[in-house]
Amino acid sequence: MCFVSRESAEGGGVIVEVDDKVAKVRNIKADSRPDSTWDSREKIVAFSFDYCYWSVDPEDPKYASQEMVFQDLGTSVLMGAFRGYNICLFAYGQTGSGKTYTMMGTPVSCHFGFHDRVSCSFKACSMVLFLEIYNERVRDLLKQSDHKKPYTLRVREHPETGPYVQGLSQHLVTDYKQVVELLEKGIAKRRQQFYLDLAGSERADPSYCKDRITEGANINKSLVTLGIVISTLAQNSQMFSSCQSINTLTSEGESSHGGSPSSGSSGGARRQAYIPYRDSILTWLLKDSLGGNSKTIMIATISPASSSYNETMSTLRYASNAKNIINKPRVNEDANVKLIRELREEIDRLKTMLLSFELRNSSPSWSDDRDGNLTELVLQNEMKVRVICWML
Ligand SMILES: Nc1ncnc2c1ncn2[C@@H]1O[C@H](COP(=O)(O)OP(=O)(O)OP(=O)(O)O)[C@@H](O)[C@H]1O
Repeated sequence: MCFVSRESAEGGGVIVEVDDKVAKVRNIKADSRPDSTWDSREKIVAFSFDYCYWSVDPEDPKYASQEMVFQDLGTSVLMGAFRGYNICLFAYGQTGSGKTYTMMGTPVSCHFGFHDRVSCSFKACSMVLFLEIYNERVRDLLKQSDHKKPYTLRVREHPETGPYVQGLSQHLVTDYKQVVELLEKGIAKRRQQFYLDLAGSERADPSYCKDRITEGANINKSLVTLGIVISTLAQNSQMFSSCQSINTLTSEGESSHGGSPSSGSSGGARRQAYIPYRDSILTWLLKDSLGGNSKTIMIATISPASSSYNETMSTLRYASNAKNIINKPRVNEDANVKLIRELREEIDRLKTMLLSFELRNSSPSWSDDRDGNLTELVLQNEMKVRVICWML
């Protein structure tokens, strides 16, 4: 949360307060009515989140620096990635509220990422891809177009790995400096695009106005679809957890009455609502991040100024809704690594069985046969692990 010069110039007061994990917004609609018609509770609208940050005044003891935000969110995101999860960190908020500042201000995460990899000395490589979705078109920010017009890329969907941008350039990086260079290159390309849009003389051209209307509609389409996707996912997640509690209660009830466990169909009769991911490029590309195989963090950025009351309330409602979404992240494993892990687990299991047979040793002849088979299995599995490791 920040207070930018535009808002200071407008002279609006600060209507947001942060109290630990709660963001409190003064209801300016209540201010404009006689006191008696409003309950005192209605004068403040409170939203609770996993973290809330206050960065209006650097002199304030509550001031949250970028480092603090990075320690809370960035490190967990990186750790998740190193452990093999898909991760997503996205910022949502009104224009000028600090999305870019929060995400890009100081790319400490890259520093940390490379440093950590060196100290742990595990084998990994990092790729940087940087795209912009604007006006329902995808542009590669790290590849120069041969034509005057920036070329646009198509979004496709892989049956296993999900949506992706076809032909998006990938850049192998080995240190922090290379990442920063690529980020700067991409940001510069993005800004150039926006400044041309804003300052060009083409604004006077009627066809320019037509284009701007289409653009506005497309930007709204992305945001409206994002809102619909978030609220439908939240509804579905809530329905799923309430069905689970109903099933738990039903099976507890049945077992306490001596009946058989529930078949699981009783509570799950209501159908999950359709999620319109493909209605906009943004939601299509964020499909897994929003409602699937990903550890996702949403950062909602707001302005504390009274002039931004409506946008602030809308952003906080979006974020509150998003809090209810339950994702199902899974560790992504290389097929060989997975096989080795499974074989090692099997070896451990067989060794435990062998040990328990040896300890019991109640029937020597039977136990000898079993021991022999198990020992053979352990040896075979150990051999397979050695061969796979050697081939890698
Ligand atoms: N927490 C903060 N502390 C200090 N300055 C900030 C903070 N957040 C944002 N700013 C400053 O406010 C201005 C607007 O921020 P920023 O560009 O990040 O907004 P944005 O949400 O990305 O806007 P847009 O949607 O237009 O891209 C920038 O000058 C930025 O440096």
